[in-house]
Order: sequence, then C-alpha cells, then structure tokens
Amino acid sequence: MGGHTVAVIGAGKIGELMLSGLLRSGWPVERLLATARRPARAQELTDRYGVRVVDNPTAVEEADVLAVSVKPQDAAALLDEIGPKVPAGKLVISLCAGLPTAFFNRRLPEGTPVVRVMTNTPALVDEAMSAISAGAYATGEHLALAEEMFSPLGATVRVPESQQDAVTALSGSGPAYFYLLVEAMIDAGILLGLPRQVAHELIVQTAIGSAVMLRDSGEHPVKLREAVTSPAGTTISAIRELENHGVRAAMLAALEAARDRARELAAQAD
Ligand SMILES: NC(=O)C1=CN([C@@H]2O[C@H](COP(=O)(O)OP(=O)(O)OC[C@H]3O[C@@H](n4cnc5c(N)ncnc54)[C@H](O)[C@@H]3O)[C@@H](O)[C@H]2O)C=CC1
Ligand SMILES: O=C(O)[C@@H]1CCC=N1
Repeated sequence: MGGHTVAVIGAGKIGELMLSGLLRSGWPVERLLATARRPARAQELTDRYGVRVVDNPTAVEEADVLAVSVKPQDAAALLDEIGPKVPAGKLVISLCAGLPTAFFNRRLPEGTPVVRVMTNTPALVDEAMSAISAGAYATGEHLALAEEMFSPLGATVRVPESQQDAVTALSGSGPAYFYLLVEAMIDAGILLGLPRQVAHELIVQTAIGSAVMLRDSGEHPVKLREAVTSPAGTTISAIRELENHGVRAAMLAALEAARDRARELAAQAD
C-alpha cells in the first residue's frame, strides 16, 4: 500500500473500526496514527492496538492520509483548527455523514484532494459496505488508495457524490434497521412463548442464512420470499399482517427521512 501513513482523526466508533480493520489486513502499526479528544480514549486505543495517539497538528504533519471520523457536527471546529495547516497534496478522506467534499475543500488549502467514504459497522467483521466518491481535486489514484484502505473491511463501490446521502440512508444506517427487525422478531418469539435464548438463536441464524442466500444465490429477493410462501400457509398469513401494518411504506418513509437528515446535517454544519 505504497508506504502511506494514515491518521484517523477523531477515533471514535467508526475511526476505531478503520484502525482495527487496517491492522487485521496487515497494515503496519507504525504507519497508523490516531487522534482523540479525551486522554482516557487515547490510552484505550494505545492499549488495544498499540497505535500512536498524537494531537491533531502532529497527525496533519506526519500522515499522508487524514481520515476524518469526527461527528458531522464537530467537523467545522476540527477544520478551523487543522484546515489551514494541511500541506498541499495530502489526501483527506471524510467518513462524515452528510458533509459534501466541498464542505472540506472550502476549509482546506486550494486543490486538496478529498474523498468521501460512507462505510458501515459490519466493518468489524470485514463485511462492511463502503461507498467511495471523489471530490473536485481527487484523482483516480486517490480513489484507488481509498479503495485499498477500505476493501479489506468488506465490499467497496464507487458512486457519484450526489448519491452519497442516499447511500448513507441505505447502507450507512442500514445495519440499524436489520438489528431493529431482529430485535422485534425475538420479542415476537417471547410473545409466542419461546425462551429468549431460543428465540435469539432461531432469529439470528435465520438472518444469517437469509443474508448468505441473498448474496450467494444471485436470486431476486422476491423469488426467495416466494419460495418460502406456501399457498394458504403460515408465511402468507404473516405477510398479510406486515402489509396491513404498512411495513413496506414505513421502509420507504424511513429511508427518505434518513436521507433528509443527512442533508440537514450538512446545512447545520456550515
Ligand atoms: N456509527 C456509524 O455506523 C457510522 C458513522 N459514520 C460517520 O462517522 C463519523 C463518526 O461517527 P461515530 O464513530 O459513530 O462517532 P463517535 O462520537 O464515536 O466518534 C467521533 C470521535 O471524534 C472525536 N472528536 C471530535 N472532535 C475532535 C477533534 N477536534 N479532535 C479529535 N477528536 C475529535 C470524539 O471525541 C469522538 O471520539 C460521523 O461523522 C458519522 O456520520 C459513518 C458511517 C457509519
Ligand atoms: O446515524 C448516523 O448519523 C451515522 C451515519 C450512518 C450511520 N450512522
């Protein structure tokens, strides 16, 4: 990976996923830096990964790639601090939901390459979905470098930046929707009188089996659902209730709300 040093600026949950993923993929710890606001967090990261935790100006000076993983609400303050000090040519990778690359470019020296990445928490098990977009000054080489960094964490896809808020609503937030569904299905098991442990095991394995089939069979989800749904059987009775309760419409409205919230985050961050 060309000897680059990567600094994870604001190593919270997503920053830590990046650090741990890069280390699992064989990235040398000497070529990683992290920054954190709280000293206790810095200590935790060093204890857990052996990574050197430095202050933001040191990270900017020493690293070739700055992976910004602060909350969108904290990005402007961070860029007020480090923006003018970022030497020309360093690659800035933003992991922030909602914020356009132009938000960064307005606060960085003219011509700074910025790549926007929306990843998700299954990075923890190397099953992330990361969508990558180039900002105005990012070249194919910058995109390739971002891909090299994120592909060990799972799948990667390139999308036009204009699609990133929708991507955030789908795959960025997506794991939360599946967890909510699993939680509700386990509760339904309790309603039907199953012990919680049993309900948990049944639903988690069913989720895994369904996910692997979706990925590996190449079949459309409608076809897979139809194969489960016997005439006058149990499944169609459940599906009638899901349709009666507007689950499909709820999904459309929910993901639209997530997309709109990404836009709001950008408007509020400015
Ligand atoms: N949690 C998720 O599933 C996903 C989150 N994201 C994005 O990743 C970013 C981080 O999210 P989380 O990791 O969930 O938040 P988090 O709150 O766990 O991490 C952010 C970290 O940045 C630190 N920080 C803030 N300002 C700083 C500064 N000036 N200098 C150094 N450190 C600073 C905070 O102390 C915190 O530890 C957000 O922009 C979010 O939109 C993107 C995809 C998925
Ligand atoms: O909820 C959020 O804002 C972040 C972005 C995508 C997933 N989590």
